[in-house]
Amino acid sequence: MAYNIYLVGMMGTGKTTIGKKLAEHLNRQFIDIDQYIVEEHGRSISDIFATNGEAYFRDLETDALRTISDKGETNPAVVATGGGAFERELNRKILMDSGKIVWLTTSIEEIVKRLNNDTTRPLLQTSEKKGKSQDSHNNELEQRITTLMASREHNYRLADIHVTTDNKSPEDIVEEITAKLPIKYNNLNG
Ligand SMILES: Nc1ncnc2c1ncn2[C@@H]1O[C@H](COP(=O)(O)OP(=O)(O)OP(=O)(O)O)[C@@H](O)[C@H]1O
Ligand SMILES: O=C(O)C1=C[C@@H](O)[C@@H](O)[C@H](O)C1
Ligand SMILES: [Mg+2]
Repeated sequence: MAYNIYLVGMMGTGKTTIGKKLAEHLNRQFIDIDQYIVEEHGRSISDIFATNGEAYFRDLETDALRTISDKGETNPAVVATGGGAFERELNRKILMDSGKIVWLTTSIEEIVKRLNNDTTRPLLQTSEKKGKSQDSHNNELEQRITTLMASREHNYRLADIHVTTDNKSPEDIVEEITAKLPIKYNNLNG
């Protein structure tokens, strides 16, 4: 019996991008937890953070992970989690008990390049953006990502599989993940 494949890692490491391609490749359903929350509640993540706060978002995230992990046994999926989803001990238990965890990493410099114009990730919006230079915004972004990564890395390291993404195409990354997954995760009938 095959279970879910979960992608974890910092914002901008490609969990959503790679997850979609990995699901196609393995002929599995794809679920993005951020997108699931947005659709379930009919609100953007930015709105949930701004109106109800991060702690409330984290509770919705745990609820979503629980629901998706329960479905994994009968309908195994590739699941892209949000960047902070692996922080709560309960979330880690839910994921570890229901599938394999793949940790994607990307250098901080590359994450800044990928996300310096993003407006949808509340933890990366800086006051610098308004009125200040792009350089100043990028510096602030780099500091935020460095601090977040330092506080999260010890949890990400608990993942089953680690794949770096700098200078690799999504197709190469998908291939590397499938090569590292146990055979039963590559073959739903296995
Ligand atoms: N291997 C890659 N090479 C170049 N660009 C990439 C790669 N993977 C993802 N990207 C780009 O980086 C940006 C962020 O990717 P994505 O949204 O998949 O990250 P994420 O890990 O899902 O982030 P979050 O945790 O915020 O949901 C997108 O613009 C995407 O096109
Ligand atoms: O790294 C994080 O904490 C987040 C990442 C995004 O995927 C979203 O889940 C949200 O913006 C928070
Ligand atoms: Mg994503």
